[in-house]
Amino acid sequence: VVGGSVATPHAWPWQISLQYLSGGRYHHTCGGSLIRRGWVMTAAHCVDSSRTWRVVLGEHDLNSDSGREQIISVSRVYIHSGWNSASVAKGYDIALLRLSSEATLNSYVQLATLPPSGQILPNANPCYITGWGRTSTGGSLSAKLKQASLPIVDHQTCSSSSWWGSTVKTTMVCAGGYAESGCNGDSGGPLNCSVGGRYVVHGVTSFVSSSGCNTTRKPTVFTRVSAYIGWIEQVRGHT
Ligand SMILES: CC(C)[C@H](NC(=O)C(F)(F)F)C(=O)N[C@@H](C)C(=O)Nc1ccc(C(F)(F)F)cc1
Repeated sequence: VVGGSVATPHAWPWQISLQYLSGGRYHHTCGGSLIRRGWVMTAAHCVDSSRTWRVVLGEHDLNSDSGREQIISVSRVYIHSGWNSASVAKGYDIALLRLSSEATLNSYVQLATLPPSGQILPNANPCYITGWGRTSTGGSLSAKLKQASLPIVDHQTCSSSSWWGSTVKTTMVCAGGYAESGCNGDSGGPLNCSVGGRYVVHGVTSFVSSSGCNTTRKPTVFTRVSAYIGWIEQVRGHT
């Protein structure tokens, strides 16, 4: 997250850290959202390599153990069949992770609220991105969870020629576009939008400009969760 601030610990209790095993240690690589006690939603691009994954819930500072963390391994990865790792512009950048055991819900670990199928938020709707991603283009990851205010940029604006053009599809949602943005390492995490006085996870962090995370008129682009409610139910239901 470029800009914004360190979040109040556990203010976003559905946020998870997705980590992979390398050299005998686990490394944060992406964010995600707990959507059922045994299910996490993340980005397909986070998990399209075969690694040993684990999910850390109730996390705030990646470098310290508060005793509130729940560490659970991933038993199966479900990547949307439409995902094409050769081009994030095609969309379908969404995956579900089946956890090997169910999370315990408490004040540090809670389920995300998902939007109704098809819901489109208006331009400038207030939203926050959260994550442990780089704090500047090419910079280092944040040890503590950060948040930044990224208002919705409607599709008409976001897909205009001086913005993202046709790279952005209607199955995506744009937010931000000025000083604040997501950045590498925030991938897969939630775009938390205020709807009717509650936070709804309306996006899964997908991509930023390759010219830099907070490039003007290149807002952070998210997978639009309301376009995939049917898929989520189909995956969860069949297993
Ligand atoms: C897509 C992920 C690898 C990576 N995602 C992120 O960093 C995230 F945190 F914003 F999710 C990213 O955007 N990386 C930049 C460096 C990038 O490659 N951006 C990019 C944007 C658009 C396109 C295009 F146009 F082909 F779709 C290709 C790459």
